[in-house]
Amino acid sequence: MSVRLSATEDYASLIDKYDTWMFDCDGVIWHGDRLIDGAIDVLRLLRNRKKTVLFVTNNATKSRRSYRGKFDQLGVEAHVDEIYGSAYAAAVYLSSVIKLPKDKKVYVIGMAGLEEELRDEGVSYLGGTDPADRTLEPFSLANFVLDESVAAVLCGLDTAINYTKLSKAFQYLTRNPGCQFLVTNEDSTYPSADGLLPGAGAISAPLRFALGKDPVSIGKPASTMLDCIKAKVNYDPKRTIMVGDRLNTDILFGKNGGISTLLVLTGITAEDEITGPNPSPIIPDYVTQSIADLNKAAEH
Ligand SMILES: O=C(O)[C@H](O)[C@H](O)COP(=O)(O)O
Ligand SMILES: [Mg+2]
Repeated sequence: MSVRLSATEDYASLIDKYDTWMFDCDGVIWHGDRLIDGAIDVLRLLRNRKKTVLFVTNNATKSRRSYRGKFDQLGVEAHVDEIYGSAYAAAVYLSSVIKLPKDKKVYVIGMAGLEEELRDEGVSYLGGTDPADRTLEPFSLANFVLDESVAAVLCGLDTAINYTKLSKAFQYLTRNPGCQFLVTNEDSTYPSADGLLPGAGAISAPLRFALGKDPVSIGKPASTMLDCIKAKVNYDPKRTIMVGDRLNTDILFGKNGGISTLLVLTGITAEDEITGPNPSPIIPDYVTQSIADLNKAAEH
């Protein structure tokens, strides 16, 4: 059963209880490029209280460095080693978990931030935003030249998705023996500043359907992101809390990782999904309307 936070002392004791605060981004800190009211004050409050603040996002469109730029533009203090995105986790997964051989490549469906993280991890790739991939042209299977060095297809949120990209990925996944099907994350929707849009999970769905098989998903709720954090940050799971807006990614990620969870209602999840007649099996430890509510602790 979740604790529905409301009184000032609820927030004050929550902040006292946890030293490490992991924040999801889309739907928690911001909607697109629009900060959620009060978010900046909460982050300042936590830093003033000497708390560790981390950002853990499934959004693979930006690298950790470009996220740092976004935080800067929005006036939010953030350091690269505090930012963990599914693009970074995917690059680490390829370089350090499956240890992709140096003579092998990844066919990418995704954006510049994902490519930047692959480059930073020394992972060779093709496709993505490369104009040489000529993905604006209709796909011709008769003229398609299969690159036999492609050993994995990696699919992330790609606002320029099209049939040619999907067809190329399909060729690699069906014709290169052992070619791995990886996705940065499987969020069904993306809470933009002006409303819901299809998420990364909707971008890879055509491949899952065509192939009749599920990919390996690297972002939340999988443990890879937490493994990336553990490699750089010492934290006590008993004094760590994940703050998110989506039950099947953020809250499940926290539960899988043995840390506490706070659901906010400014993003994807509506409160009746956990309090209604058919509640989700994924129940957060705490619930509040917005992370801005944590500012009430300052009044205590
Ligand atoms: O990939 C997606 O669908 C979106 O980026 C999604 O919103 C994940 O972002 P997060 O809520 O984890 O920051
Ligand atoms: Mg979110």
